[in-house]
Amino acid sequence: MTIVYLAIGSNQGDRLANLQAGLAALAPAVQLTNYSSVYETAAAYVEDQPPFLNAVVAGTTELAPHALLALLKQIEHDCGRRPGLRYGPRPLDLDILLYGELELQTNDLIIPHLRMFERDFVLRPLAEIAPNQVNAEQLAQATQGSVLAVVYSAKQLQGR
Ligand SMILES: Nc1ncnc2c1ncn2[C@@H]1O[C@H](COP(=O)(O)OP(=O)(O)OP(=O)(O)O)[C@@H](O)[C@H]1O
Ligand SMILES: Nc1nc2c(c(=O)[nH]1)N=C(CO)CN2
Repeated sequence: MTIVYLAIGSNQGDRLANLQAGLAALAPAVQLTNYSSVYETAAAYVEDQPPFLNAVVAGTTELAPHALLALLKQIEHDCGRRPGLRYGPRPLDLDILLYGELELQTNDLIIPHLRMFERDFVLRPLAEIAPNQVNAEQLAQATQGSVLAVVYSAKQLQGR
C-alpha cells in the first residue's frame, strides 16, 4: 500500500462535475483519504483559455506507478479528453505528484512530477492537505505572493 498525491484540474464543461467524476472513477483502485479545497486559477503556460478549477487529493493504492498512470489516462479519456494542444484546454487532467517516497524518471513517467514545484495551482492545494510535503520557500517561489480563490470546499469536491 502506497500513499499517493494526485493533482486534478478542469477548464472545460461542468468543471466541478468533471473533477467529481474523475475522483469517483479512481475507486476502488485508489482509496481517497484527503481532499483539498477547489481553487479557481488563471490558465498558466497557454494563457488564452478559460480558467481552471484545481485541487489535490491524497489516497492509498496497491497499483504500481505505471498502472496508476494508465488508470489516470483512461479516466481522462472517459471524461471526454482527447489529444490536443500541450497545456491547452481539457475537461479533465489528472497527474501523479508523489508516490510514497519514490523517485522515478522514465520516458513517460517522472515522479515527483517535474513541474509541480513551479505551480501555485498545485502547491497551494497540496500544502493545504500535506504541509510537510511543501517547503515554505518552494511555495513562496511558486506563488509570488499571489492569492488563489477557493471556490468550492473539500466537502463540495467530495459531493457531500
Ligand atoms: N507524474 C506524472 N503524472 C502524469 N503524467 C506524467 C507524469 N510524468 C510524466 N507524465 C507524462 O506526461 C504526459 C503528458 O501529460 P499531459 O497530457 O497531462 O500533459 P499536460 O497536462 O499538458 O502537461 P503537464 O504534464 O505538465 O501537466 C503523459 O502522457 C505522461 O506520460
Ligand atoms: N491554472 C492552471 N493552468 C494550467 C493547468 C492547470 O491545471 N491549472 N493545466 C494545464 C495543462 O497542463 C495548463 N495550464
